[in-house]
Amino acid sequence: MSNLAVIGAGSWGTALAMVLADNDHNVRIWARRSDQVNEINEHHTNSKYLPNITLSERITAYTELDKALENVEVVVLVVPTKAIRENVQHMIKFLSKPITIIHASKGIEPGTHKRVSEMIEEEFSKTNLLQNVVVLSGPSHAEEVSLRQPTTVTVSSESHEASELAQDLFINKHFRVYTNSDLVGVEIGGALKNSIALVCGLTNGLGLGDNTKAAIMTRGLAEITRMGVKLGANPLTFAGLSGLGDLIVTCTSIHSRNYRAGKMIGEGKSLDDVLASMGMVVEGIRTTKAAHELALKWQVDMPITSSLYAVLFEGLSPNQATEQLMGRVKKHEVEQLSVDFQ
Ligand SMILES: NC(=O)C1=CN([C@@H]2O[C@H](COP(=O)(O)OP(=O)(O)OC[C@H]3O[C@@H](n4cnc5c(N)ncnc54)[C@H](OP(=O)(O)O)[C@@H]3O)[C@@H](O)[C@H]2O)C=CC1
Ligand SMILES: O=C(CO)COP(=O)(O)O
Repeated sequence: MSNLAVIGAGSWGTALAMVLADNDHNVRIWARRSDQVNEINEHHTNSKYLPNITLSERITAYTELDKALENVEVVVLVVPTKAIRENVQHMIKFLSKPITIIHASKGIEPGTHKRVSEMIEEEFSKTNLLQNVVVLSGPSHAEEVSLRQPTTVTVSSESHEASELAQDLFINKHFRVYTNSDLVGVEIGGALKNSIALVCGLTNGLGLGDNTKAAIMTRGLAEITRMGVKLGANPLTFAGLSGLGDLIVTCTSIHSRNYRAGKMIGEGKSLDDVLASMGMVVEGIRTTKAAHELALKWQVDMPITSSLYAVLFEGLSPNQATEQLMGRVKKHEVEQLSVDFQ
Protein backbone atom coordinates (compact mmCIF):
# COMPACT_ATOMS: atom_id res chain seq x y z
CA MET A 1 0.00 0.00 0.00
CA SER A 2 1.54 3.33 -1.08
CA ASN A 3 0.81 6.86 -0.05
CA LEU A 4 -1.09 8.01 -3.11
CA ALA A 5 -2.95 11.08 -4.26
CA VAL A 6 -4.97 11.56 -7.42
CA ILE A 7 -5.11 15.20 -8.52
CA GLY A 8 -8.24 15.79 -10.59
CA ALA A 9 -11.63 14.24 -9.90
CA GLY A 10 -13.09 14.27 -13.39
CA SER A 11 -14.07 11.11 -15.24
CA TRP A 12 -10.58 9.73 -15.66
CA GLY A 13 -9.11 10.73 -12.28
CA THR A 14 -12.06 9.10 -10.55
CA ALA A 15 -11.90 5.91 -12.63
CA LEU A 16 -8.15 5.60 -11.97
CA ALA A 17 -8.75 6.17 -8.26
CA MET A 18 -11.20 3.25 -8.40
CA VAL A 19 -8.56 0.99 -9.97
CA LEU A 20 -6.10 1.93 -7.21
CA ALA A 21 -8.74 1.38 -4.52
CA ASP A 22 -9.51 -2.04 -6.04
CA ASN A 23 -5.81 -2.77 -5.55
CA ASP A 24 -6.18 -2.05 -1.81
CA HIS A 25 -4.65 1.40 -1.84
CA ASN A 26 -6.14 4.15 0.26
CA VAL A 27 -6.53 6.95 -2.26
CA ARG A 28 -6.79 10.65 -1.60
CA ILE A 29 -8.42 12.45 -4.49
CA TRP A 30 -8.25 16.21 -4.88
CA ALA A 31 -11.08 18.20 -6.47
CA ARG A 32 -11.45 21.95 -6.61
CA ARG A 33 -15.18 22.09 -5.79
CA SER A 34 -16.35 21.44 -2.24
CA ASP A 35 -19.79 20.19 -3.39
CA GLN A 36 -18.05 17.44 -5.34
CA VAL A 37 -15.74 16.60 -2.42
CA ASN A 38 -18.73 16.34 -0.09
CA GLU A 39 -20.57 14.12 -2.53
CA ILE A 40 -17.61 11.74 -2.84
CA ASN A 41 -17.04 11.56 0.92
CA GLU A 42 -20.67 11.37 2.01
CA HIS A 43 -22.32 9.40 -0.80
CA HIS A 44 -19.37 7.67 -2.51
CA THR A 45 -20.51 8.95 -5.89
CA ASN A 46 -19.26 11.44 -8.47
CA SER A 47 -22.50 11.94 -10.33
CA LYS A 48 -21.38 14.63 -12.80
CA TYR A 49 -18.55 12.54 -14.20
CA LEU A 50 -19.43 8.89 -13.50
CA PRO A 51 -23.19 8.67 -12.98
CA ASN A 52 -24.58 5.47 -11.42
CA ILE A 53 -21.18 4.31 -10.16
CA THR A 54 -20.50 3.65 -6.49
CA LEU A 55 -17.00 4.56 -5.41
CA SER A 56 -14.91 2.62 -2.93
CA GLU A 57 -14.81 3.79 0.68
CA ARG A 58 -11.03 3.69 0.29
CA ILE A 59 -11.33 6.90 -1.72
CA THR A 60 -11.33 10.11 0.32
CA ALA A 61 -11.72 13.48 -1.36
CA TYR A 62 -10.14 16.81 -0.39
CA THR A 63 -10.34 20.37 -1.61
CA GLU A 64 -7.23 21.24 0.41
CA LEU A 65 -4.21 20.37 -1.71
CA ASP A 66 -1.88 20.32 1.32
CA LYS A 67 -3.96 17.59 2.96
CA ALA A 68 -4.23 15.57 -0.24
CA LEU A 69 -0.46 15.70 -0.72
CA GLU A 70 0.68 15.09 2.87
CA ASN A 71 3.49 12.49 2.86
CA VAL A 72 2.67 11.24 -0.65
CA GLU A 73 5.23 9.31 -2.66
CA VAL A 74 3.22 9.00 -5.86
CA VAL A 75 0.86 11.52 -7.41
CA VAL A 76 -1.49 10.54 -10.23
CA LEU A 77 -2.08 13.78 -12.12
CA VAL A 78 -5.25 13.78 -14.22
CA VAL A 79 -6.35 17.28 -15.13
CA PRO A 80 -6.91 18.65 -18.64
CA THR A 81 -3.63 19.43 -20.42
CA LYS A 82 -4.25 23.16 -20.26
CA ALA A 83 -4.41 22.95 -16.44
CA ILE A 84 -1.23 20.90 -15.97
CA ARG A 85 1.17 23.77 -15.35
CA GLU A 86 -0.98 25.68 -12.84
CA ASN A 87 -1.71 22.49 -10.90
CA VAL A 88 1.95 21.47 -10.77
CA GLN A 89 2.83 24.98 -9.57
CA HIS A 90 0.29 24.64 -6.73
CA MET A 91 1.48 21.14 -5.87
CA ILE A 92 5.11 22.19 -5.56
CA LYS A 93 4.18 24.57 -2.71
CA PHE A 94 2.98 21.67 -0.57
CA LEU A 95 5.56 18.95 -1.24
CA SER A 96 8.15 18.21 1.41
CA LYS A 97 9.93 15.33 -0.34
CA PRO A 98 10.48 14.12 -3.94
CA ILE A 99 7.60 12.35 -5.66
CA THR A 100 6.93 10.29 -8.75
CA ILE A 101 4.17 11.69 -10.95
CA ILE A 102 2.06 9.37 -13.07
CA HIS A 103 0.14 11.55 -15.48
CA ALA A 104 -2.76 10.39 -17.63
CA SER A 105 -3.55 13.50 -19.67
CA LYS A 106 -3.63 13.40 -23.46
CA GLY A 107 -2.58 16.63 -25.07
CA ILE A 108 0.16 18.86 -26.42
CA GLU A 109 0.58 22.51 -25.43
CA PRO A 110 0.02 25.00 -28.28
CA GLY A 111 2.86 27.51 -28.67
CA THR A 112 5.53 25.51 -26.83
CA HIS A 113 4.56 22.12 -28.39
CA LYS A 114 5.51 20.46 -25.11
CA ARG A 115 4.22 17.05 -24.20
CA VAL A 116 2.65 16.71 -20.74
CA SER A 117 5.72 15.07 -19.19
CA GLU A 118 7.87 17.91 -20.55
CA MET A 119 5.58 20.52 -19.00
CA ILE A 120 5.74 18.73 -15.65
CA GLU A 121 9.54 18.48 -15.78
CA GLU A 122 9.83 22.12 -16.75
CA GLU A 123 7.68 23.25 -13.82
CA PHE A 124 9.71 21.11 -11.39
CA SER A 125 13.07 22.09 -12.90
CA LYS A 126 13.99 24.59 -10.18
CA THR A 127 13.21 22.10 -7.39
CA ASN A 128 14.56 18.72 -6.33
CA LEU A 129 11.03 17.45 -5.74
CA LEU A 130 10.52 15.31 -8.85
CA GLN A 131 11.86 11.76 -8.95
CA ASN A 132 10.28 10.54 -12.17
CA VAL A 133 7.41 11.22 -14.55
CA VAL A 134 5.40 8.36 -16.01
CA VAL A 135 2.62 8.56 -18.59
CA LEU A 136 -0.32 6.17 -18.45
CA SER A 137 -2.12 5.99 -21.80
CA GLY A 138 -4.10 3.69 -24.07
CA PRO A 139 -7.64 2.77 -25.07
CA SER A 140 -9.52 3.35 -21.86
CA HIS A 141 -12.80 5.17 -21.50
CA ALA A 142 -13.45 6.02 -17.86
CA GLU A 143 -17.06 4.89 -18.17
CA GLU A 144 -15.97 1.32 -18.95
CA VAL A 145 -13.00 1.21 -16.55
CA SER A 146 -15.36 2.23 -13.73
CA LEU A 147 -17.52 -0.80 -14.63
CA ARG A 148 -14.38 -2.98 -14.39
CA GLN A 149 -14.61 -3.99 -18.04
CA PRO A 150 -11.38 -5.54 -19.35
CA THR A 151 -9.07 -2.71 -20.38
CA THR A 152 -5.44 -2.52 -21.48
CA VAL A 153 -3.15 0.48 -21.12
CA THR A 154 0.54 1.20 -21.36
CA VAL A 155 2.88 3.13 -19.06
CA SER A 156 6.09 4.81 -20.11
CA SER A 157 8.87 6.78 -18.47
CA GLU A 158 12.53 7.57 -18.97
CA SER A 159 13.00 5.35 -15.91
CA HIS A 160 12.09 1.70 -16.37
CA GLU A 161 11.80 1.30 -12.57
CA ALA A 162 9.24 4.11 -12.50
CA SER A 163 7.26 2.44 -15.30
CA GLU A 164 7.26 -0.78 -13.32
CA LEU A 165 6.17 1.06 -10.19
CA ALA A 166 3.18 2.44 -12.13
CA GLN A 167 2.48 -0.97 -13.65
CA ASP A 168 2.47 -2.58 -10.19
CA LEU A 169 0.22 0.08 -8.70
CA PHE A 170 -2.48 -0.20 -11.36
CA ILE A 171 -2.41 -3.71 -12.78
CA ASN A 172 -5.24 -6.04 -11.80
CA LYS A 173 -7.49 -8.61 -13.41
CA HIS A 174 -9.66 -5.96 -15.11
CA PHE A 175 -6.98 -3.41 -15.89
CA ARG A 176 -3.95 -4.83 -17.66
CA VAL A 177 -0.93 -2.53 -17.74
CA TYR A 178 2.01 -2.93 -20.14
CA THR A 179 5.28 -1.02 -20.06
CA ASN A 180 6.72 0.72 -23.11
CA SER A 181 10.09 2.49 -23.15
CA ASP A 182 9.00 4.99 -25.84
CA LEU A 183 7.83 7.98 -23.78
CA VAL A 184 7.64 10.28 -26.82
CA GLY A 185 5.58 7.81 -28.85
CA VAL A 186 3.18 6.98 -26.03
CA GLU A 187 2.46 10.65 -25.30
CA ILE A 188 2.24 11.67 -28.97
CA GLY A 189 -0.08 8.77 -29.85
CA GLY A 190 -2.44 9.58 -26.97
CA ALA A 191 -2.56 13.26 -27.84
CA LEU A 192 -2.80 13.24 -31.65
CA LYS A 193 -5.54 10.62 -31.87
CA ASN A 194 -7.90 13.18 -30.34
CA SER A 195 -7.82 15.26 -33.55
CA ILE A 196 -8.49 12.17 -35.65
CA ALA A 197 -11.45 11.24 -33.42
CA LEU A 198 -12.85 14.75 -33.87
CA VAL A 199 -12.66 14.27 -37.65
CA CYS A 200 -14.34 10.84 -37.44
CA GLY A 201 -17.17 12.42 -35.46
CA LEU A 202 -17.32 15.28 -37.91
CA THR A 203 -17.70 13.00 -40.94
CA ASN A 204 -20.41 11.13 -39.08
CA GLY A 205 -22.17 14.43 -38.42
CA LEU A 206 -21.99 15.14 -42.15
CA GLY A 207 -23.83 11.88 -42.81
CA LEU A 208 -20.80 10.01 -44.16
CA GLY A 209 -20.36 6.33 -43.37
CA ASP A 210 -17.90 3.65 -42.48
CA ASN A 211 -15.70 3.84 -45.58
CA THR A 212 -14.91 7.42 -44.68
CA LYS A 213 -14.30 6.55 -41.04
CA ALA A 214 -11.89 3.77 -42.01
CA ALA A 215 -10.08 6.16 -44.34
CA ILE A 216 -9.74 8.82 -41.63
CA MET A 217 -8.53 6.32 -39.04
CA THR A 218 -6.01 4.63 -41.33
CA ARG A 219 -4.59 7.75 -42.93
CA GLY A 220 -4.85 9.47 -39.54
CA LEU A 221 -2.61 6.82 -38.05
CA ALA A 222 -0.19 7.35 -40.96
CA GLU A 223 0.13 11.05 -40.16
CA ILE A 224 0.38 10.47 -36.39
CA THR A 225 3.21 8.02 -37.09
CA ARG A 226 4.91 10.45 -39.47
CA MET A 227 4.92 13.19 -36.84
CA GLY A 228 5.80 10.84 -34.00
CA VAL A 229 8.82 9.49 -35.85
CA LYS A 230 9.94 13.05 -36.66
CA LEU A 231 9.84 13.79 -32.92
CA GLY A 232 11.91 10.69 -32.10
CA ALA A 233 9.24 8.05 -31.42
CA ASN A 234 9.47 4.37 -32.28
CA PRO A 235 7.02 3.75 -35.18
CA LEU A 236 5.99 0.43 -33.63
CA THR A 237 4.47 2.31 -30.68
CA PHE A 238 1.76 3.57 -33.06
CA ALA A 239 0.73 0.00 -33.87
CA GLY A 240 0.17 -0.52 -30.14
CA LEU A 241 -2.16 0.57 -27.38
CA SER A 242 -1.28 4.24 -27.47
CA GLY A 243 -1.56 4.34 -31.28
CA LEU A 244 -3.96 2.05 -33.09
CA GLY A 245 -5.64 0.95 -29.85
CA ASP A 246 -6.52 4.42 -28.66
CA LEU A 247 -7.46 5.48 -32.17
CA ILE A 248 -10.00 2.65 -32.41
CA VAL A 249 -11.59 3.38 -29.04
CA THR A 250 -11.76 7.13 -29.53
CA CYS A 251 -12.91 7.12 -33.16
CA THR A 252 -15.66 4.55 -32.66
CA SER A 253 -17.05 4.97 -29.16
CA ILE A 254 -20.06 6.93 -28.00
CA HIS A 255 -18.07 7.67 -24.86
CA SER A 256 -15.48 9.76 -26.69
CA ARG A 257 -15.91 13.46 -26.04
CA ASN A 258 -13.73 14.24 -29.06
CA TYR A 259 -15.89 12.09 -31.33
CA ARG A 260 -19.11 13.57 -29.94
CA ALA A 261 -17.83 17.14 -30.27
CA GLY A 262 -16.79 16.46 -33.88
CA LYS A 263 -20.21 15.01 -34.66
CA MET A 264 -21.97 18.14 -33.39
CA ILE A 265 -19.66 20.35 -35.47
CA GLY A 266 -20.43 18.19 -38.52
CA GLU A 267 -24.13 18.67 -37.82
CA GLY A 268 -23.61 22.42 -38.09
CA LYS A 269 -23.15 23.60 -34.49
CA SER A 270 -20.54 26.25 -33.75
CA LEU A 271 -17.39 25.32 -31.85
CA ASP A 272 -18.38 27.62 -28.95
CA ASP A 273 -21.84 26.02 -28.67
CA VAL A 274 -20.35 22.53 -28.79
CA LEU A 275 -17.83 23.25 -26.04
CA ALA A 276 -20.47 24.92 -23.89
CA SER A 277 -22.74 21.88 -24.18
CA MET A 278 -20.06 19.25 -23.46
CA GLY A 279 -19.31 20.06 -19.79
CA MET A 280 -16.17 17.93 -20.07
CA VAL A 281 -12.77 18.44 -21.61
CA VAL A 282 -12.38 18.05 -25.39
CA GLU A 283 -8.59 17.81 -25.60
CA GLY A 284 -8.49 17.56 -29.39
CA ILE A 285 -9.34 21.22 -29.93
CA ARG A 286 -6.17 22.68 -28.40
CA THR A 287 -4.07 19.72 -29.50
CA THR A 288 -5.14 20.28 -33.11
CA LYS A 289 -3.70 23.77 -32.82
CA ALA A 290 -0.44 22.39 -31.41
CA ALA A 291 -0.26 19.61 -34.01
CA HIS A 292 -0.89 22.01 -36.89
CA GLU A 293 1.91 24.26 -35.58
CA LEU A 294 4.20 21.23 -35.26
CA ALA A 295 3.38 20.13 -38.81
CA LEU A 296 4.37 23.56 -40.13
CA LYS A 297 7.48 23.74 -37.95
CA TRP A 298 8.82 20.31 -38.94
CA GLN A 299 7.37 20.28 -42.48
CA VAL A 300 5.51 17.05 -41.73
CA ASP A 301 2.50 16.34 -43.92
CA MET A 302 -0.58 16.07 -41.66
CA PRO A 303 -3.43 16.75 -44.09
CA ILE A 304 -6.29 15.49 -41.89
CA THR A 305 -5.18 17.36 -38.78
CA SER A 306 -4.44 20.52 -40.77
CA SER A 307 -7.85 20.36 -42.48
CA LEU A 308 -9.45 20.06 -39.05
CA TYR A 309 -7.47 23.10 -37.96
CA ALA A 310 -8.85 25.04 -40.92
CA VAL A 311 -12.42 23.97 -40.06
CA LEU A 312 -12.06 24.80 -36.35
CA PHE A 313 -10.13 28.04 -36.57
CA GLU A 314 -10.22 29.41 -40.12
CA GLY A 315 -13.83 29.04 -41.17
CA LEU A 316 -13.38 26.28 -43.77
CA SER A 317 -16.61 24.31 -44.07
CA PRO A 318 -16.43 20.56 -43.35
CA ASN A 319 -17.66 19.86 -46.90
CA GLN A 320 -14.93 22.03 -48.42
CA ALA A 321 -12.37 20.28 -46.20
CA THR A 322 -13.57 16.88 -47.43
CA GLU A 323 -13.32 18.00 -51.07
CA GLN A 324 -9.82 19.35 -50.52
CA LEU A 325 -8.64 16.15 -48.82
CA MET A 326 -10.05 13.93 -51.56
CA GLY A 327 -8.65 16.19 -54.30
CA ARG A 328 -5.06 16.04 -53.11
CA VAL A 329 -2.30 15.04 -55.47
CA LYS A 330 -2.09 11.28 -56.04
CA LYS A 331 0.31 9.34 -53.82
CA HIS A 332 1.84 5.99 -53.03
CA GLU A 333 0.23 4.54 -49.90
CA VAL A 334 3.27 3.25 -48.01
CA GLU A 335 6.08 5.66 -47.41
CA GLN A 336 9.64 5.32 -46.26
CA LEU A 337 10.05 6.80 -42.77
CA SER A 338 13.46 8.06 -41.78
CA VAL A 339 13.69 6.47 -38.37
CA ASP A 340 16.26 7.58 -35.84
CA PHE A 341 14.58 6.73 -32.55
CA GLN A 342 16.67 5.42 -29.64
N1 LIG B 1 -12.32 10.38 -19.68
C1 LIG B 1 -11.58 9.38 -20.14
O1 LIG B 1 -12.09 8.29 -20.41
C2 LIG B 1 -10.11 9.56 -20.36
C3 LIG B 1 -9.50 10.79 -20.22
N2 LIG B 1 -8.16 10.90 -20.41
C4 LIG B 1 -7.48 12.19 -20.25
O2 LIG B 1 -7.54 12.59 -18.89
C5 LIG B 1 -7.46 14.01 -18.80
C6 LIG B 1 -8.58 14.49 -17.89
O3 LIG B 1 -9.79 14.16 -18.55
P1 LIG B 1 -11.13 13.77 -17.82
O4 LIG B 1 -10.94 13.38 -16.42
O5 LIG B 1 -11.81 12.82 -18.71
O6 LIG B 1 -11.86 15.19 -17.92
P2 LIG B 1 -13.27 15.61 -17.34
O7 LIG B 1 -13.77 16.67 -18.22
O8 LIG B 1 -14.10 14.42 -17.08
O9 LIG B 1 -12.86 16.25 -15.92
C7 LIG B 1 -11.95 17.30 -15.86
C8 LIG B 1 -11.49 17.45 -14.42
O10 LIG B 1 -10.45 18.40 -14.35
C9 LIG B 1 -10.85 19.43 -13.45
N3 LIG B 1 -10.30 20.69 -13.91
C10 LIG B 1 -10.61 21.38 -15.03
N4 LIG B 1 -9.86 22.50 -15.09
C11 LIG B 1 -9.09 22.50 -13.99
C12 LIG B 1 -8.13 23.39 -13.46
N5 LIG B 1 -7.79 24.50 -14.11
N6 LIG B 1 -7.53 23.08 -12.30
C13 LIG B 1 -7.86 21.95 -11.65
N7 LIG B 1 -8.76 21.06 -12.07
C14 LIG B 1 -9.37 21.35 -13.23
C15 LIG B 1 -12.36 19.42 -13.48
O11 LIG B 1 -12.86 20.05 -12.33
P3 LIG B 1 -14.34 20.71 -12.29
O12 LIG B 1 -15.30 19.58 -12.25
O13 LIG B 1 -14.31 21.49 -11.02
O14 LIG B 1 -14.48 21.56 -13.52
C16 LIG B 1 -12.60 17.92 -13.50
O15 LIG B 1 -12.39 17.38 -12.23
C17 LIG B 1 -7.56 14.53 -20.23
O16 LIG B 1 -6.30 14.88 -20.71
C18 LIG B 1 -8.12 13.34 -21.02
O17 LIG B 1 -7.68 13.33 -22.37
C19 LIG B 1 -7.39 9.83 -20.74
C20 LIG B 1 -7.94 8.60 -20.87
C21 LIG B 1 -9.34 8.35 -20.68
O1 LIG C 1 -8.63 8.96 -24.42
C1 LIG C 1 -9.72 8.48 -24.26
C2 LIG C 1 -9.96 7.03 -24.29
O2 LIG C 1 -8.78 6.30 -24.40
C3 LIG C 1 -10.88 9.37 -24.01
O3 LIG C 1 -11.19 10.02 -25.18
P1 LIG C 1 -12.11 11.32 -25.18
O4 LIG C 1 -11.33 12.39 -24.44
O5 LIG C 1 -12.37 11.64 -26.58
O6 LIG C 1 -13.36 10.97 -24.41
